[in-house]
Amino acid sequence: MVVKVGVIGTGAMGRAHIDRLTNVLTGAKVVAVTDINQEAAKAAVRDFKLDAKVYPDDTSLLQDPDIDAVFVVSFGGAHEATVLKALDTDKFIFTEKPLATTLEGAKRIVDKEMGKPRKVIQVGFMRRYDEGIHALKTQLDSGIIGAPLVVRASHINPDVAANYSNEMAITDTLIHEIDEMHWLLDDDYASIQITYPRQSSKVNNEGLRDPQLATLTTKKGVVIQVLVHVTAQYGYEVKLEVVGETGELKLPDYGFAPIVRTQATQQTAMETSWVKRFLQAYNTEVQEFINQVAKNQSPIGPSAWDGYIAAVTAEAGIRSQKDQEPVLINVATTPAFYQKKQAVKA
Ligand SMILES: NC(=O)C1=CN([C@@H]2O[C@H](COP(=O)(O)OP(=O)(O)OC[C@H]3O[C@@H](n4cnc5c(N)ncnc54)[C@H](O)[C@@H]3O)[C@@H](O)[C@H]2O)C=CC1
Ligand SMILES: O=C1[C@H](O)[C@H](O)[C@@H](O)[C@H](O)[C@H]1O
Repeated sequence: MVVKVGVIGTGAMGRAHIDRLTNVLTGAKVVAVTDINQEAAKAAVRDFKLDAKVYPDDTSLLQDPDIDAVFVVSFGGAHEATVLKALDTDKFIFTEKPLATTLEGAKRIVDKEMGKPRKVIQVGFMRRYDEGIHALKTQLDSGIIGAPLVVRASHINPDVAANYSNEMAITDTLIHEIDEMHWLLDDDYASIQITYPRQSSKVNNEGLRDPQLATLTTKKGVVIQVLVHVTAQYGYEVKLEVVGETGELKLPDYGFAPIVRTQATQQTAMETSWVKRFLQAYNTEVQEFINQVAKNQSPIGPSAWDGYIAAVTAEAGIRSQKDQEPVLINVATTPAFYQKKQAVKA
C-alpha cells in the first residue's frame, strides 16, 4: 500500500518532509498540500514535481477521502486547531512539535484522541530517533555508569527568525530537551526553573532573553541543566552529558567534515542548522510513521500524551521565565489509552 499524504504548512520544515517523503523514504506519496500562503503551497508542488492538489486551507484538505495521513507542519501556534479538525476524520496525524503551544490546547487534543478507538497521532520529537542519542540511552540503560545523577545539555542555534519570541525558547527550542530527557532517564519531572545569565549583545528580537538556563529536577532526584543559546553565532549543535554513580556518558561532537590542519592551525566545519544535524532522525521517525500507517496500525512513536507532558512542562517553564523561581510540575498518570501495551477500546 502506498500511503497518501497531505501536508499542511509548506514552509522550511514542510518542504523538508515533502522532500523526504517524495525522494528518500519508501511507501508514501504526497497527494495534497495547503498553506495560508498559497504561493508557498504551489511552489512546493512545482519544486518537488508533485502530482498533488493544492487546497485553500486545512479544512478542505482534510475532507479529501483519498488522504490516509496528514503532516501538520504549520507554525506551532496553528497546530492545535488543525489537529483537532484532523481528529474528526479517520486519518493518521503526524504533527511537528509542539503538539500545542498551551497546556489547555494539548489537553483538548489528548481528550479528543482518547475518544477514538485507537491512537492516530505521532509528534515530531525526533531526538529519540537520533542514532547518537539512542546509543547513549542504550548505554545508560545497561547500567554501565550506574544510576544517572546529573545531566548537562546545550541547545545552540546560530541565530533565530525575527518572529522568534522569548516563550519560543521554551515551546519551540527547549521543548526538544523536555521530551528527550524524561524519555532518556525513564523518569518524570518534578520542577523546572529558568534563569537568565548575562544578556548577549547579539540579540535583536524584542523581549528575547538569550542565553537562558533551564534547570529541571526529576522525581528520582536527577538534576538536568540545559543551556539554550539561540544567538550563539558560531553554529548549530546539541550537547549531552550524563553523570552517573560510576562514570559518565557523553554525546560525541557531530560531524563528517574533515579536520583541516594547516599553518599550525586545525579546524573543521560545523553544522549551521538542524536540517542536516538531525537528517537521519527525521528520516527514521517519518519512515516508522509511514510503515505503521501502511499496516493500518497506530503510530508507535512519541504520542499526543508525550506532547501533553511537554506542554505541561513548557507552561511551567514559561511561568518560571517571569520570576525565575522553580515551578513544580505534576503530570497525571499516563492514561491506559497511551500506555505501551495500548488497550484497544471496545
Ligand atoms: N523537529 C524539528 O527539529 C523542527 C521542527 N520544526 C517545526 O515545524 C513547524 C514549521 O516550522 P518551519 O517550517 O520552520 O516554519 P516556517 O515559518 O518556515 O513554515 C511554516 C509554514 O506554515 C504556514 N502556516 C502558518 N499557519 C498555517 C495554517 N493555519 N495553515 C496552513 N499553513 C499555515 C506558513 O505560511 C508557513 O509557510 C513548527 O511547528 C516548528 O516547530 C521546525 C524546524 C525543525
Ligand atoms: O525544532 C527546532 C529545531 O530542531 C532547532 O533545534 C530549534 O533550535 C528550533 O528552535 C526549532 O524550530
